[in-house]
Amino acid sequence: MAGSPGAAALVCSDVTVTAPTASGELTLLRGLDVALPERRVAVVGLNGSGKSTFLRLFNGLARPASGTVTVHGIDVARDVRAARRHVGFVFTDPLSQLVMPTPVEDVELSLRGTGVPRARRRAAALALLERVGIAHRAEHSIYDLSGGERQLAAFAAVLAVEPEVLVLDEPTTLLDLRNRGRLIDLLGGLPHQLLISTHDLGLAATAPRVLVLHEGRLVADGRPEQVLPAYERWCADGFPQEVLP
Ligand SMILES: Nc1ncnc2c1ncn2[C@@H]1O[C@H](COP(=O)(O)OP(=O)(O)OP(=O)(O)O)[C@@H](O)[C@H]1O
Repeated sequence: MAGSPGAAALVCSDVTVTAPTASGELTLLRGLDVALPERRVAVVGLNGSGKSTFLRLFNGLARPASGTVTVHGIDVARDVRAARRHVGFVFTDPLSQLVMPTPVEDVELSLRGTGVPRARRRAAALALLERVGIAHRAEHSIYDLSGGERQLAAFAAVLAVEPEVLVLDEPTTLLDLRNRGRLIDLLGGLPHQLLISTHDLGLAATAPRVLVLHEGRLVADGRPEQVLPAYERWCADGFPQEVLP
């Protein structure tokens, strides 16, 4: 099924996500209604507010109990494979997605599904690792890499498949200040649509639209200069329950 032309790339319509618990059911996201046509959107919220669950809706790893999620007009519940072709997902824990022994092999594996011919894959993989700043660790064991180096390797492997949408779950968490700055610059220059969950308010401020989740609800949605000061205040004084304009 092809996506509808002109549709907002990422849309949640009245989405609720639940998970079974020993005593019944936990609601992870409630009545989420949001269309994201912007090239960059950041999502902030306290630990456990539902950010990762929200991001996972777009690659089908989280499934709505009710409501619909679309990616470029494709209903994720109906055709998750087609939706995933549009979405590259960078997880918080890079070991959950690095499958090859070394970064260069992992990026080469990603390049297999693209038009890059076999003979050029190693050079292309090294160029991508150079772009994210870890070419010097290209041939080291994934297990010898630091957490931040693994995160950058996972990012390079996702960039290799050239998805139109990049979903990044806390991409700066493991990075030192130099690599954080490098990643923010790199993200700023990418043509992809970006959806980023983060506790890094400096990174969130680089997006023209910021969503605030609290206890599974969208409580604010707007420009960073409006939303982020309010978010900092709520972290100290308590959160509203309704969406603010
Ligand atoms: N499959 C599940 N079963 C039960 N509870 C779950 C499940 N998945 C997530 N949760 C709970 O739902 C809440 C939201 O989790 P989520 O990972 O989306 O939060 P988050 O905002 O990304 O948090 P953090 O900032 O700590 O990464 C958490 O309390 C989490 O423990």
